[in-house]
Amino acid sequence: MATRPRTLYEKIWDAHVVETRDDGTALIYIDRHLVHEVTSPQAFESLRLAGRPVRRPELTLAVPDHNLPTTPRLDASGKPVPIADPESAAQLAALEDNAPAFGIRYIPATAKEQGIVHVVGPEQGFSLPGTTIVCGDSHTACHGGLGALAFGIGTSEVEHVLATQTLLLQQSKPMEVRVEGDLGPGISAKDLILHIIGRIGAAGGSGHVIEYRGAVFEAMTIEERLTVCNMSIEAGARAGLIAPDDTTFAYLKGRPMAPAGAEWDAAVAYWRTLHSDEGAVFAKSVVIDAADVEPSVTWGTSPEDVVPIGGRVPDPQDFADESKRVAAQKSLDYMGLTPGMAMTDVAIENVFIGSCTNSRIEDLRAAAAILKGRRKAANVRWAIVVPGSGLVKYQAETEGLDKIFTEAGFEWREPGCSACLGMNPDKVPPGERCASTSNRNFVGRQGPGARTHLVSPAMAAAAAVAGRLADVRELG
Ligand SMILES: CC(C)[C@H](C(=O)O)[C@@H](O)C(=O)O
Ligand code: SF4
Repeated sequence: MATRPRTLYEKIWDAHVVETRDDGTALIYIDRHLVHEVTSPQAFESLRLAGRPVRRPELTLAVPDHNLPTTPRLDASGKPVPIADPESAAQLAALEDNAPAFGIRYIPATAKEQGIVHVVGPEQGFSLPGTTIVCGDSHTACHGGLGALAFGIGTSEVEHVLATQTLLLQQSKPMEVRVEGDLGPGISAKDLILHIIGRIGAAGGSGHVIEYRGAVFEAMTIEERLTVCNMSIEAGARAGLIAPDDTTFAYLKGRPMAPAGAEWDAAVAYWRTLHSDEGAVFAKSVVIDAADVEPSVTWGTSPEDVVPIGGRVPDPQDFADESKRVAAQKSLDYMGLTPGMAMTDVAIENVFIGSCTNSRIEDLRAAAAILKGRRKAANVRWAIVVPGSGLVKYQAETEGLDKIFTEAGFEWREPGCSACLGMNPDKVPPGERCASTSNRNFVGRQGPGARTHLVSPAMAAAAAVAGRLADVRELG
């Protein structure tokens, strides 16, 4: 039987359909389930009440990340330091009880493998090409950087996956974002994805799964691909993917949970079939010229509010539609910015380098390369580096990056979500501004009244040195 050309998304989808329903939904098999402390307690509680076990416990991996303070986790006598916030403490305790009770692999807060769930999955080789990966977390799209169909789910779906290892889903439409040409010197994956979101908008991918295509992505490291796919959700997409290739296989080979031996060879042979076929049809296609991408920075309270660092705060009056005008004015009021102001004149008091978007080793290297031999400006009150995992932290320390950061006036912390969102003690004070390598600049995201400017790790480092948003290319 001749098969029609299919997109990568359609291939992975087709390989996981258990049953198609008359209403157009399909029951999809889930290969991998990541669990953190925030969205899992109720799911486990419901299973417990129903007396149901976890269907395939070996396919789930649990790790706490959101609520953990990033200060030392063990006291001088080696005992775990209790979490002061009662709700956070309760969520952590629930995960610590639930994982062993349901037979699930658990990485405790004090283990060296602990980290942000989206950093840990790829790092452990738990996230693999062609798999379906879910997590009760919107940034699950991150794992698409390895060629997995990965997406966030709600707590009731977490329960469904735990109980059945399946999910009832409506198929999304395939979309391509094709980048042509080469990125200029000093332009990172983060600058590119912010630029893309600025172009297509925060709803530009809605109803779709985005495949990122073109030589730029093929030349990227896995760390960079994870950064790009991570923010697919900020473009409204269900998921984002990049076809797996030799870079992917080299990254995964030998990782603790990756297949080995004959299984590895069979897996690679299958993974090589995972690309969009010649002639496959995308429901939507966006073409971006890489030459247009400059270091990107956000000015507002949506990840689509992007300008190049050389740009200015826009005038709400210049937006074509009324709702955008109103939203832009609201954003500017919240952000304390005036139209026409040069982005490089925006002074900052805080710098956050971390989050599942930008806390991997290459991100820390990029920031350290700028900070080496430099110091944060006097007006930068709080600068913090939070590695994405204990293994990233260890690697960075082996390379002496921690010294570069602390000598530059940064704090060097334990892994976790940290100041990416205000669920733990790391918060930006009201009215203060933060150059942040995270993925969301929503109102109150980094703490009540906090003002977030999304940037790349190198740009965050440059902002720390300048005490204002700055073009990293001028620091060299
Ligand atoms: C707390 C969690 C459910 C949330 C998410 O779904 O993404 C968080 O990780 C975020 O980044 O906003
Ligand atoms: S680092 Fe931020 S975006 Fe990523 S999972 Fe944690 S809170 Fe969500």
